[in-house]
Amino acid sequence: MSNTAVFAAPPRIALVGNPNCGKTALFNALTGARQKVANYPGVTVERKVGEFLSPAGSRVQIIDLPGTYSLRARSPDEEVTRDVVLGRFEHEAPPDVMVCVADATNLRLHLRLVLELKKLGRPIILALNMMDVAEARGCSVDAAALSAALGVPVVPTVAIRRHGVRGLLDQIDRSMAVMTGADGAAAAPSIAPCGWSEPSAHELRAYHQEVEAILAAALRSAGRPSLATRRIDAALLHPAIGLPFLFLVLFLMFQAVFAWAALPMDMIDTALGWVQAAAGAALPDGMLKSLITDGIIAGVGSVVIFLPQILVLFFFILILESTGYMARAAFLLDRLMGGVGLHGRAFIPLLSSFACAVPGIMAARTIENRADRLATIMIAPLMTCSARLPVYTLLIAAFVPERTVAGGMIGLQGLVMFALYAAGILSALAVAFVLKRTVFKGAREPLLMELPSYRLPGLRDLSLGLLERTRIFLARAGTIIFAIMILLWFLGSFPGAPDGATGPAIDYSFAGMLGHALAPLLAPIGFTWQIAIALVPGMAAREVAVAALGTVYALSETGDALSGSLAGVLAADWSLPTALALLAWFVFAPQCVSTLSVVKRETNSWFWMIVMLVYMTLLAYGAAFVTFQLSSALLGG
Ligand SMILES: Nc1nc2c(ncn2[C@@H]2O[C@H](COP(=O)(O)OP(=O)(O)OP(=O)(O)O)[C@@H](O)[C@H]2O)c(=O)[nH]1
Ligand SMILES: [Mg+2]
Repeated sequence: MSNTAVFAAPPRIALVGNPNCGKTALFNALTGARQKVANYPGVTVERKVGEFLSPAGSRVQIIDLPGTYSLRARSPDEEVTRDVVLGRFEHEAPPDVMVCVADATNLRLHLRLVLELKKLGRPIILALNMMDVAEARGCSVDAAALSAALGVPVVPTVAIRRHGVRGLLDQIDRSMAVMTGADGAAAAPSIAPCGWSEPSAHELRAYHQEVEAILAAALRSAGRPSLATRRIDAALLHPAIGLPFLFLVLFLMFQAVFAWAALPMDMIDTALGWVQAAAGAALPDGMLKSLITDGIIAGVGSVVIFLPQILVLFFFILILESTGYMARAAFLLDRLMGGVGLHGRAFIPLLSSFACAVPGIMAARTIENRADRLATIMIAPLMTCSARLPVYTLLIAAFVPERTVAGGMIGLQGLVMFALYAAGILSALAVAFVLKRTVFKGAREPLLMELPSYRLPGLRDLSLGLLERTRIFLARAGTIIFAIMILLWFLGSFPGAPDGATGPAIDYSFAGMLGHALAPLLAPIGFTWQIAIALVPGMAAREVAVAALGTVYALSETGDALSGSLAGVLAADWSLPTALALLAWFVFAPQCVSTLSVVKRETNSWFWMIVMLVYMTLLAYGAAFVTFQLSSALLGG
């Protein structure tokens, strides 16, 4: 027995600490993972597990957790931390060692949680993080004195530069050696859930006094708060400047999505055209040629071309997140959001939903009140996610002339894009207004959120973040979209046209039959049968609709309908009211399986998922109907 593994499973370490103190940065430094790190409280909302090999050669499991101020968990993300720490999480034993992470520049606040955790009586190591910032601000902590006063080992770290990581690893090894004893016999801590009770007012006062005593012993000099942060905030949170500046930033973001991405998109377009021509020339006429050029290149290519726009969008979001402006934006918009009954904290989930509703909906975990959280989840998909960009861009490129307005200052196409985003935001606010006055009634709670110090975005993090998005986007194009396009090509090519047929083969195919069958339902909103075909595979994800249009039109045309000219084909084939109706449809349509399934998971109910599906579909149909009928009447079309 003595030389079997000391722990049946690898020992488990949890990273615990206040929000935004660098837990995830430390997790990434220890495991080489690339979990999301950003400069606002509430980035991590679920438990993430990683592994590393300690210097002593043991395999260690490490758990990154959402930040919390106390084990008194008030919101679902904090409940995850409480449950993991106390050993209540899905029948998991409590972690063997807790690495408490504390921001060295804000010890008074962060030590309270350390004391609360220490009281659980389990092994603790304190990682004193952000030592670089502390130094720069003249804040000096005596780690040895802190360790003596606290009675736990203390390791200074700079997580983003991996400083102190080796020291932390050695300390982890030492703590595990203490637990297992010299002969290797498992003296591992009990696996029973920890007892914990909410601290009384008396205990809270005692914690406070203890923190003061520890600081008196260990804090050599308190340092000064960030002067830069104070100066920047004096401007950016100014009542008269704050909101206009925020709107300017968002407006520039949408203009840039168009302006900056144009050149790389042209380049991808040219390259795709070249590949398609080369494939067309190299392959003999027949099924294989059609599959490769019309099915795969036209379909997948029509989505891949949007990569530059998605990257520009993410570039802006990453900058907002890493500088610390995101939390300010939440404050600036708190009053506006309150006007429709939304909680100020809803801002971050909603802004994240511009990238994708899935992380946006998960970020709603930081909202304490269930009614507020549900309201936020229900409207998150109305924020224009990046998968809608391809649809919007394609239709705008086809139907909105490329010229500038306002004396050459503003691109018209960017302006229309901005209007579509605005339509999503305004309707989200309207839906929230209705929800908060009907199903989700309740008093509005004030926004309490720590404002982090401003930080310059790290070039490395920024490029890694963009690379990650590229990988995800191309992986989707290469897997799900690729597979759906092959299926669609098959459905669009078989059975072949009968002898003597006049139209293109797709008219007579399975897909054509389906499109024609759906056409009557979609006629009142102006959709053609080709759109009907594209909407069906588009149920999987919105950008698939664009790929599907690429394939459907490539199969419909007699000549070459290259991905790049899809916009041209649409401009010739559709009326303006049809295009406008399709845009209106996409502002609302709940066409995303992942979003619906994350709603099911986060609300833990089928009911809310179905409510979302139904209300968004009705809104989409209604909006497309009104748009089509009105614009047809106005344009005489
Ligand atoms: N200068 C400096 N910045 C750091 C350090 N550690 C983390 N950061 C930055 O601090 C911010 C927060 O880091 P995260 O790792 O996301 O913090 P977290 O504790 O996981 O936050 P939550 O998940 O919201 O609880 C990010 O902007 C990091 O780049 C450090 O040691 N020095
Ligand atoms: Mg985190």
